[in-house]
Amino acid sequence: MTDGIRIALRVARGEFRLDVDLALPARGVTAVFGPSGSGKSTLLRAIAGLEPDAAGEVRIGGEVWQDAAQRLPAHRRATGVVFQHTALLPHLSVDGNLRYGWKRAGAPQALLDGWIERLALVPLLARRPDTLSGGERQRVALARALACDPRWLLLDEPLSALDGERRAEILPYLEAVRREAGIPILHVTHAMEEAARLADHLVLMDAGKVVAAGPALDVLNRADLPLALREDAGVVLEARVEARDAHGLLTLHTAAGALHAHGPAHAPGTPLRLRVQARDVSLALHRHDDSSLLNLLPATLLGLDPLPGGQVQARLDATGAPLLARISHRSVERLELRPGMALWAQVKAVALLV
Ligand SMILES: Nc1ncnc2c1ncn2[C@@H]1O[C@H](COP(=O)(O)OP(=O)(O)OP(=O)(O)O)[C@@H](O)[C@H]1O
Repeated sequence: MTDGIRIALRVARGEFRLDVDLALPARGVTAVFGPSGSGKSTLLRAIAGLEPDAAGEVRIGGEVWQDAAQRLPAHRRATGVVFQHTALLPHLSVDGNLRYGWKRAGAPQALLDGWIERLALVPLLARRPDTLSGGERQRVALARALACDPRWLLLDEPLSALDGERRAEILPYLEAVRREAGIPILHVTHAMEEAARLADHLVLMDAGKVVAAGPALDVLNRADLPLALREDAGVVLEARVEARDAHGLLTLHTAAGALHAHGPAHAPGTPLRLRVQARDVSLALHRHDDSSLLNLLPATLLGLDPLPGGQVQARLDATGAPLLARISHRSVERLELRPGMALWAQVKAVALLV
């Protein structure tokens, strides 16, 4: 394989063992998602050459960064790394910080200028790092990494030090990076919304091992993974904006049928991702047009999984799209639900992700 990425790495640290073997596409965003302590950062650091004891193999395209015969040091691996708290040089301006690494990398001026422009840094160039907000600092860190012409961008929880509002502000910039960097991006996160919004490919980790890997929506929508047991379990659907009314209500086309959600002024035709959480879906035997709910989807019940605490998670097929619904045990008995039944899924809330 010369055009993809291969990572086969082992790290032993006290009780903890990282042991992964992955083949990834050398394009788009691969999100590495998993609970705290599952080894996400250790994996990223081992790829970057920052874990001295990591054994195994790292190849990107035709380049070998590590195998049984050789192990390139961190500075010879063409990675751009952005951490949760990226250290900028305090005595230099934003411009000085950007030029520092860029000069050493010998990258073209146009590359530096392009990222300053795209990440809207022109008004900040003369400022010192200690006068920047957390989000502005991360934008500088992204530009600094990308201006050095990396082969692979590695992001270690780049948003987790930011509050919700700042995170929402920086997400469009990450999307611009994803569209325009032309290099693969590894994005470590423990935030479901981030993985669901940004990932093309998803690696799910637990206790140092890969639990699942594949196209993001396939992994996110699998009902047999620990994700389906989380409080915020749900599905992610591809959608396209069909219309927006005078009150800002969007009509969205999805494989499951038309869904409505409030959202910003997206032009008709805009592709979006939606997240429908299981706790926002209820089930009915008949179509109720007398309800305030706008989102009613025909669905077939595939199975019922008991959850701790007396709840049941229903797995549904909504005309080809997956859907999960969290209902009470009593509702299962009252409606006499069994696999194969035709039902109506009532969707209370739909979150727009893009
Ligand atoms: N510097 C260190 N020294 C000793 N143990 C460490 C060190 N850093 C991490 N660990 C341990 O290694 C394991 C993996 O940690 P790692 O930071 O890779 O997980 P993570 O999935 O990135 O977690 P988080 O989401 O909390 O950042 C954990 O058991 C952690 O306690």
